[in-house]
Parts: sequence; structure tokens; C-alpha cells
Amino acid sequence: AATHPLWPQIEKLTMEQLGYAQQGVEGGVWQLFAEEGEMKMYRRELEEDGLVVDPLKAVHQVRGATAHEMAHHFWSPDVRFEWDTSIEQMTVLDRISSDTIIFLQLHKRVWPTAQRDALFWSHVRKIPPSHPANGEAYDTWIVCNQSTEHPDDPKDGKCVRVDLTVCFVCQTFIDPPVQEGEEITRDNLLTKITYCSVVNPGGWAPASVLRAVYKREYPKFLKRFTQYVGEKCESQPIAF
Ligand SMILES: CC(C)(C)c1cc(CCc2ccccn2)cc(-c2ccc(S(=O)(=O)CCO)cc2)c1
Repeated sequence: AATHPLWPQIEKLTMEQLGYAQQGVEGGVWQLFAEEGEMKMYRRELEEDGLVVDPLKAVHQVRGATAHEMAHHFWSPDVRFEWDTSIEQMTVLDRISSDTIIFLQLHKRVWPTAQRDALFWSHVRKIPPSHPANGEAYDTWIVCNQSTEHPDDPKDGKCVRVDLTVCFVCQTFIDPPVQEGEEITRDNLLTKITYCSVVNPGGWAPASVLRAVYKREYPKFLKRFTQYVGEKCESQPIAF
């Protein structure tokens, strides 16, 4: 896989997105627009040639599942339909390697906008702790989704292509800490999640509609996804 032509871009963007996700939301740049329990969703108002592109950053923390389990289920094509209610069709155009897939997905139409699709590579990777000394015991996991081209792109012009850059970064902490030799149970797992997305809708869509979709859909999506993974994993052995 390291020889694939996309590899340098995948490597570069994944590490850039990791840095971006780990930046705080201080400084007044980010506007808190939704808060539900541990989940906080921020956005920046940004328009590109009259289109709403509003970068989004959501932070959440959940108990009972690991960063590995969260990232795997976010990346895996096998379970995409179980949690992502915004898509109508999904095709795996290419498997670049065991951790990188090229997806083509058709999203459900959102009235009154035209139907949209997305073609992107999706890469999942674990990042070893950078400061194992100060108790940062577990790996950080990241999924990075980036729009790309592909020879099998149907390009039938039937719908509008969105341009997206998405990253989903998670890290697990053992909280409360367990004593030496004591078994870690799912009750000890605390996973912090940062979800960042910049999606150019790719064609005319009223700012009011897009912003309404953001406000409505994104909080639901992240809550639904994390609940789905928690329920799916609760009876399984813990995958760190
Ligand atoms: C609303 C907007 C941000 C522009 C938007 C519009 C549409 C297309 C559907 C749609 C929605 C609303 C208005 C028009 N079209 C899709 C997405 C989108 C695609 C992918 C991902 S992902 O995190 O990679 C999970 C894999 O599916 C998240 C969001 C976003």
C-alpha cells in the first residue's frame, strides 16, 4: 500500500487532520451550536463562492467502548448502513490496503436540494501514545475521509458531488483507574472523540437549508453512532 500513488497524500492529510482535531476550541473562532450531555458541537461560518462550507468540530466522550472499536465501526463498510441514515447506496470502489478503502456513496436527497454523492478515500490508523510517561496509556485512533478521484467514478451527472474532508479521532482512558492486576471492564473505559468535517455541498443549496441540516443532523448522527457502537460492543471482549 505504501507504494500506491495516493499514499503520500493519505499520509500527509491524516497527520494534518490529527493535528487539527487536537487543537482546542478556545479563542472564539468556534461557535458552540449544540450541546447534549457530553457532546458539544462547534461550527465556523465559512462560505466558498456563495456556498455554505461551515467547518464543524464536535467533541464527545463515551463510556463502555474503546477508541479502536469506535474508529473501526466508523471506517468499516460492513456496518455503514447500520448507523449512517444519510446514505442510500454505498460502493467500495477500491481496497488500497487493509486500512484504506475508496468509497462511492449516494446520499439521500434533502429537499429542496438536488441529490448528492461523495467519492472519497477512507483511512484508519492507530497512533501510539506520544507521552506514555504521563499515564497516556492507550493508542489514539484516527479515521480520515478525503474526497478523491477514481477511474470507476460513474460521472453520470445524475447528482451533485460533495467535496469532503472528515476526521474522526478517538482516545481511550481507563477511568476510574484499576489496581495492579485488577481486570479492566467496560465500566472503566472512557473514550474521548473529536469529529471534524468540512463539506462543500458542491452545488446550489440554500444556506438556510444547509445550516438547518447541520443543526439537526450532525448532533443526531454522532449520538446515534456512539450509541450504536456501545450497544454492539457491550457483550464482546474489549478490543483495545
Ligand atoms: C450537509 C452537508 C454537510 C453539506 C453534507 C451533505 C451530504 C449530502 C446529503 C445532503 C445533506 C443536506 C443537504 C444536501 N445533501 C453529506 C454529508 C456528509 C458525508 C459524509 C460524512 S462522513 O462523516 O464521512 C460519514 C460517512 O458517510 C458526513 C457528512 C454532509
